Amino acid sequence: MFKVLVSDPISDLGIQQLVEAADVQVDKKTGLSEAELIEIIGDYDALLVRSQTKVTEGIMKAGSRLKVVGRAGVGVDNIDLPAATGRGIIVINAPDGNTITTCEHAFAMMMALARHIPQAYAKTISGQWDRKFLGVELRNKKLGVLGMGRIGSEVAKRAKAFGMDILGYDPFLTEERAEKLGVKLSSVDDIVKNADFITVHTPLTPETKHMISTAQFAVMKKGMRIINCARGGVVDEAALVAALDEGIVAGAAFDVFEHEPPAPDHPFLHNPKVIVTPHLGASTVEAQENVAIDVSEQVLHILRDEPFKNAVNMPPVASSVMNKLQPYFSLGEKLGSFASQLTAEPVKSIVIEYAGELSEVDTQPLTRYIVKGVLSRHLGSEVNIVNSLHLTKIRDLNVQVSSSSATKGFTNLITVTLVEQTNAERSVAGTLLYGYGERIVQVNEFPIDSAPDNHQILISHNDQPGIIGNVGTLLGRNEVNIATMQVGRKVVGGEAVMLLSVDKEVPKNVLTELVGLEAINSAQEISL
Ligand SMILES: NC(=O)C1=CN([C@@H]2O[C@H](COP(=O)(O)OP(=O)(O)OC[C@H]3O[C@@H](n4cnc5c(N)ncnc54)[C@H](O)[C@@H]3O)[C@@H](O)[C@H]2O)C=CC1
Ligand SMILES: O=C(O)C(=O)COP(=O)(O)O
Repeated sequence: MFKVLVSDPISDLGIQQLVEAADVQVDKKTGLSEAELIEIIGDYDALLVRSQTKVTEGIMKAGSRLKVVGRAGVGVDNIDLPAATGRGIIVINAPDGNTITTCEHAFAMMMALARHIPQAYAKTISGQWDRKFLGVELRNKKLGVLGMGRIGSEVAKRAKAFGMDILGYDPFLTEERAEKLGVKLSSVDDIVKNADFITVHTPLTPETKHMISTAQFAVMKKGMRIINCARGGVVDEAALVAALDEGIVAGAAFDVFEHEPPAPDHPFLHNPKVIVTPHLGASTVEAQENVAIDVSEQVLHILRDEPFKNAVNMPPVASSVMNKLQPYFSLGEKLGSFASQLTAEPVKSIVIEYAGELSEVDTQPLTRYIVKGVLSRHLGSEVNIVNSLHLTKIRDLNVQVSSSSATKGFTNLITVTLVEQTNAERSVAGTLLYGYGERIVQVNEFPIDSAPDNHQILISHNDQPGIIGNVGTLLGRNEVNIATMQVGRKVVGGEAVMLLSVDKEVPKNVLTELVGLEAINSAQEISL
């Protein structure tokens, strides 16, 4: 039974599929402190959060069973991603479900700002009939959009309908896309100097932190207005307060704060030119259902070891690529594991060669499985496909990948070579044969044809008569039943290998006895 902890308020309807899954138990415990979470997280396989729960390294360290942290929303700045990656915990988000809702909130904030709606409302309900609130039209105003991703693009579309001129900046905004959206591709500098309204829609990163600060306010149009429904800190709060005081900024609308919730004496809360909401950008019935459904679906896939999407700490893979690669994942991991059992020496490089049809796709996800196979022998369950490449980096283990369309006689071929410190190489190659499944076709460059199996014996011997009989007799005497036996050699009478599949684990003394036989150089168990 998988246990899922929901630690923030997440739509009940959205998580219904998790609650109804026969193999899942869902516990809802919101408002817990970090210490309280640390105390209980060890029982859970998955943690579902929004933005309140800060998923710290301490929580992940205590989450010994934790496989996935699911963020029912976009921003993952409340989750320690490097810590998650290091521990092999998959972090997923729900990037699409709240786009429109947040865009609409930003637009509502812009309109409320233009027409002083919150201030006018407060006065009216306090009994004052104050008609001095003088607003501005949006029509013909310049709107600067910083961050033209999902939300920023939707804001731009709506602003067009209001007759605004839109200036957009995003490092990934091309001239072509800008034109399609009816946006003038601009620099941050252009936007800062010319916009009547600026709205920010970037994540908070070291680069975007305080991207609007004193220097930017200094050159802004007097009377401009600014909206932040993205992340607290993209706009420098202290610099904004100064710009409001100096009359540069006529009004600001903020849904997010550098520290949430803001302290009661936060200057925004006492400035009549600032309107605020408590991080409500994504808070609609529709968005909350969407993001919870998305994240629940992916969490279920991850718990059940099925393919999943929206991992934040792994590069995205197109589903067309995933469909092609998936059949190879198990073979790849077994080849990695096989290769690691071929050496007892420290390894400095893992060299992976993809040949044939595999050269046509981005094989990075498959590489993660192969590397997981190599590392698992020494690192055990600590390694998975999220952290396998990361673990090679912190160990200075070099991973070299190459692809070639040359088929080498197979439709597809994966060769994994481990280079030892001494430059000696150990290699294994495998293929996926349509109709026959996974095959090991080469061991240390000796041709062979064997299905990877849980209990195998690899024997290195001299190619001479009687060896197969002697091995069979010895194993039979020790009640080790042989399922399959394959022999490979490069030249007649030279060095050769034998790969046997047997029905049970081979006792150590049997391996020792095998090496005692004439012309046998080594014998080892390979367990996949
Ligand atoms: N207030 C709320 O409740 C919500 C806030 N958000 C926040 O809104 C922001 C945007 O969300 P989405 O549009 O879904 O994300 P997105 O990933 O689709 O778009 C973000 C865009 O920012 C751009 N960007 C990154 N660095 C930049 C820079 N230095 N200058 C200009 N652009 C830069 C990226 O290239 C990307 O296109 C995120 O911070 C997200 O966490 C999202 C949903 C709800
Ligand atoms: O999705 C996002 O990035 C948000 O900021 C929404 O946050 P929330 O889920 O409402 O706490």
